Amino acid sequence: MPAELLKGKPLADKIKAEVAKEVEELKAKGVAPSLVAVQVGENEASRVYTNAQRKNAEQCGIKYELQELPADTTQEQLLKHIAGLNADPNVTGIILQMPLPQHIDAKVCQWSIAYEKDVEGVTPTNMGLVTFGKPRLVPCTAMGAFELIKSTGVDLYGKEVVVVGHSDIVGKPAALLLLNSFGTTTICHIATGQRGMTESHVRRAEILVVAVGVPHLIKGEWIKEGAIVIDIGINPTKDGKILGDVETEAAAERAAWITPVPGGAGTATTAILMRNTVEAAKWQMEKRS
Ligand SMILES: Nc1nc(=O)c2c([nH]1)NC[C@@H]1CN(c3ccc(C(=O)N[C@@H](CCC(=O)O)C(=O)O)cc3)C=[N+]21
Repeated sequence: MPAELLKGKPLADKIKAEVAKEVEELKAKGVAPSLVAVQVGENEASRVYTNAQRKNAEQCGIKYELQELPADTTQEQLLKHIAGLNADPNVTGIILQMPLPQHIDAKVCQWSIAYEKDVEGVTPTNMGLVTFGKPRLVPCTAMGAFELIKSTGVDLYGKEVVVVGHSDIVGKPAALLLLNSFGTTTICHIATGQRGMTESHVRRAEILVVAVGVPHLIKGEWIKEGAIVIDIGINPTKDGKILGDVETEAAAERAAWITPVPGGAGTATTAILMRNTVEAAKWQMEKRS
């Protein structure tokens, strides 16, 4: 039986409805959540995301501003800019768009964001809280993947979980969330692939999360019968299509659930960003009282 599609929109709509309600409540208490996205130079993938951010923020009643800095901004200037946002009580959430120009050390800049405004969960404090099983501001795509999995009703306890990709923003935090739910969690990465071992891990996965950025890396025939497959890849082709990291059509012959691309994990990501913006505003409110 072919897989059911695990679409991002129903989850995103549910999250945004809850967020909009919370924003109303916060505004009644005199707190207005506001998100600032900082973009250095131009990037097409980043543009797709910031457009989605603006639209989602509008839907939730969150104030939104995209601040575009020139591509030749120095690291020192960017750090100063972030320090200004950290100090501004009217800004409750900061997202530093990736990628940054080559001459800027992304980690240094991400880590300079005040942790209680870090709506992407990229600071050591927020990553540490995920590691300790006390998540507060969690990387949005990883959280979106986790919630899509939970929305199927699956019990993660003891399940064979395989995450392909070990990025700090998706693979690692997704694996930690799944581990903290007692999934038996394996992370595959570039070295796994170089040894030709990724296939054997994927073949036993009851829950599979793929965040690599290589179109159709994961073959349909590798998918375990009845698996849940979360495909986070967004790979544009020359003829204007978007491919995932998984052979979606072939994989759907075997999986129980599979995310479409587009319309799956990407859609959930932006809704989680809105929820994190509200969570960040609440955190700042707590720190003041
Ligand atoms: N600091 C940082 N964090 C990111 O998470 C980040 C980033 N920088 N830079 C750019 C990439 C790209 N990205 C997307 C997020 C959502 C969609 C999304 O909503 N996609 C929809 C389609 C939307 C459309 O086509 O208009 C979907 O996949 O269904 C796409 C791309 C996040 N990124």
